[in-house]
Amino acid sequence: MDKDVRLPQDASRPLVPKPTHAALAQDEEASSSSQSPTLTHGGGRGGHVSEIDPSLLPTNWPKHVNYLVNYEYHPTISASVLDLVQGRRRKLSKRAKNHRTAAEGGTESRGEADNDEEEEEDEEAGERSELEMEYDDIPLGDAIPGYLPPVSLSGHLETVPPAVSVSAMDLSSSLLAAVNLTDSQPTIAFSPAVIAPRVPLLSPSSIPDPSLPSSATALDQLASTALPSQKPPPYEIRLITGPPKHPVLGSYGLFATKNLRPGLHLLDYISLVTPDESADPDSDHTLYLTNDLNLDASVHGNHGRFVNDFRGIRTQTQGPNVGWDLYRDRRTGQVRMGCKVLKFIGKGEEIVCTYGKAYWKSRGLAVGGEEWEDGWDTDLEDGKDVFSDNGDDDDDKH
Ligand SMILES: C[S@@+](CC[C@H](N)C(=O)[O-])C[C@H]1O[C@@H](n2cnc3c(N)ncnc32)[C@H](O)[C@@H]1O
Repeated sequence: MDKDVRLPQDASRPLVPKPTHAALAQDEEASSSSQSPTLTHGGGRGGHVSEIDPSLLPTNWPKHVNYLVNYEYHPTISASVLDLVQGRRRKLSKRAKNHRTAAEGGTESRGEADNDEEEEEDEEAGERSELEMEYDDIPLGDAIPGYLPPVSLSGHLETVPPAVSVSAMDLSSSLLAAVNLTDSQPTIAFSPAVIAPRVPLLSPSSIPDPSLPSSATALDQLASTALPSQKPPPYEIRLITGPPKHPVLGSYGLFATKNLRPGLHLLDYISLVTPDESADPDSDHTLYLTNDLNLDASVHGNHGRFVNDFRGIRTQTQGPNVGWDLYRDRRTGQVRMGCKVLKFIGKGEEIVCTYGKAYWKSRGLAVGGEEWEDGWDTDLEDGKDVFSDNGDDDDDKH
């Protein structure tokens, strides 16, 4: 059986270690002696744009917005599923080779035997092989798990040139702009997709009308505009109408439209990056990014903003079936917040994470009671993380 994947983070606590005083001092020194953050080339697909043309930016973008990270709309494959997909590829190429051998004079019965053997293997792999096939055409090695270096960005936020201090996501493109936190001096990268035709940003008002078939929702339209050649993502937003005990009845959630295997990188949390001072404390859609920065999807976000907390939806033993974690895109070096499947998710199941007890406490919501066992969060209270057996943040590193 598949082994559950364990991730070190939840939405309620820092995703990176707090910087030490020494690191902060070093950082400040670097900041005061350096120029404004460098504009770098996108480095990804389809050419380069090194500078952004402010006239291309929508006029209605909120002025407090600083940067965008997590810019890709489609799922990419993380290193943890690389072997799985490569295994599938090897199998396919073996099959092709067998067919060739048979065609070049091997006996038909031998070819048939090979096929039978392989079909059996396929049956063993069950529906999972369908999923692997599904992802075979996605470039490999594009995403690897990674962590932000423990640096504070607050000094750099103010030094961003005005032309790039406003940014937002655009689901019509696969890439817009991203903070590159992989260097000691953070940089901002822009892609050619900045100049791609625009469609409306996904906002709460564009939440799909549940009375429409899902293929006709605004989100699906956005998805197909974003990457025409891309297959639909293996999840969809649904209005929650049951079971009666579901804690978010009448609200929305994210549901699997295919079986999803542990380790799969499902999607990124696309949102606006907001510094603490302009963060909305009442936002229900904020993930912690660094000591000073938040990912807030209350105004602009993608499917990630619809992932509910597992409490009251799954049992304590079942736990969350996905987790959020930072990873670094190998192609661009950029850091994104990815959602990774922790446990096998069957087609039609709700995709849920843990927000952490602190999230609920800060909202004065019940964290006790029948469905809100305090014990569920004991690990968090102990300073350990909920997914890790030993509190070691390196658990999921590759
Ligand atoms: C990130 S949103 C999740 C998506 C939300 N259902 C929607 O339709 O926008 C977070 C909010 O959803 C609600 N929520 C999510 N999981 C919940 C749970 N297990 N129990 C109660 N409320 C939940 C809470 O209001 C929470 O502040």
